Amino acid sequence: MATISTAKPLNYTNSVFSSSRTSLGRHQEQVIFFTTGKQASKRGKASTTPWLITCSAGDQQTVVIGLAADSGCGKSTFMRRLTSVFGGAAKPPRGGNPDSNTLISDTTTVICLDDYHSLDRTGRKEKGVTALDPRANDFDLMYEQVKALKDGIAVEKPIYNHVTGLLDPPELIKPPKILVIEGLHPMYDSRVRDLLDFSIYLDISNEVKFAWKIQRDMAERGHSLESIKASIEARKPDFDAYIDPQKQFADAVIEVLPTRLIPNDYEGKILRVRLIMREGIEHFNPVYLFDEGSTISWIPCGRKLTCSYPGIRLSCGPETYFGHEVTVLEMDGQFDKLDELIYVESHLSNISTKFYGEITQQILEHSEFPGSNNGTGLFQTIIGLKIRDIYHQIIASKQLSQTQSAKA
Ligand SMILES: Nc1ncnc2c1ncn2[C@@H]1O[C@H](COP(=O)(O)OP(=O)(O)OP(=O)(O)O)[C@@H](O)[C@H]1O
Ligand SMILES: O=C(CO)[C@H](O)[C@H](O)COP(=O)(O)O
Repeated sequence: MATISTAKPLNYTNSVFSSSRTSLGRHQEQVIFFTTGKQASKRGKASTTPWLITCSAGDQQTVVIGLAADSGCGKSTFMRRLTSVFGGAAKPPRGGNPDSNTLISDTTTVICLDDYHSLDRTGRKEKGVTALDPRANDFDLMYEQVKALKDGIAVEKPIYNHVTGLLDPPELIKPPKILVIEGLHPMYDSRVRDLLDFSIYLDISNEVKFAWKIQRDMAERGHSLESIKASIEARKPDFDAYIDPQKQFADAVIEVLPTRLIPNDYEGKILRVRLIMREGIEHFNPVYLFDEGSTISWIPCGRKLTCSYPGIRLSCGPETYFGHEVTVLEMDGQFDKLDELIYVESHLSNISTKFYGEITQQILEHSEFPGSNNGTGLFQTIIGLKIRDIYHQIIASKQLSQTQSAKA
């Protein structure tokens, strides 16, 4: 792992970073030199404090995962499920900024791409742009820093403070085993996209997004129905232009729609969830139901699975998505008894579990997380297991190639 030998104190707010880095080999000492950029600080002064990190890159391989979704679409819940698959809880950096958006566990570091907002709340208001607009984000720095972490080099990443709406002084991020970059734009910039070993898009339909927003922002945060509607409407053009198109690049998409089991259901409580898995991705074999490649429709309710109205319907089969071949696993409805999920789990293949019933165990362990009784919880857990599997495969293939080159 990279070691930090020098770091100057940082005393700026609201900065844009530019960087230059020597391109030395992986085992040599590496020097990263970042200078703060031209943008004026909150007090109107341009900050130019330079800082230097000297690192020696180690042998650790950092696997990079991208998770894209709009705000309030279940990223945090998904991250909690993912971290749990690797064991241990994710916490903010110890002793750091209490408003940090980063979560660190033994294996994973999750960084929130909101930290690469180049315009703070006031700046966006002045320029009349939303946070979804690429002009409000620093993709050069995002690329430089994700690349550095992937190369085993620590970085000083800025922090966007959601409490104050300002850019806070940066925090040190060391290269983890698994780096998850989550937020609005992990697949927007092709340079960042190319760094991803696996990518996921959470595609929440407008109806469901609205229902979740009402549940959270009205019940928990005291917002009015009108203000929730207005905020969704205000974001929509930029969401459609810059966020939604990223799903075409994702290796897996979790699509969340209203149920089809109840005609004209607008409540958004029963969900139809589709796990769209791209074929031909290295280290990733799509999950299937009963028979690989066949189109299957299954109503598992009966002797082994308790279903109250409107029941559960699963289906699976090949489809085309943005011109790619995919396998789609779909679940409509919800479980009455969570432990009976084992019945469904035992009919799925390629789920990358380490033992029989691991999915059911994970869901039961976190039954309080939203979506544990429907396809969102099931598919998020499956993708968590897949990411663990991808990580182990990447490490194994790296070790194999090292052994082979040592022998040659
Ligand atoms: N699978 C789910 N089923 C039902 N409700 C859900 C589900 N996932 C998320 N929600 C609802 O959406 C809200 C936001 O979820 P979460 O905090 O995971 O999203 P987020 O994308 O991290 O949000 P933000 O970016 O705003 O922090 C939750 O409080 C919950 O009300
Ligand atoms: O879309 C978002 C991602 O979470 C936020 O709206 C964006 O980061 C701006 O944050 P804030 O509203 O706290 O200024």
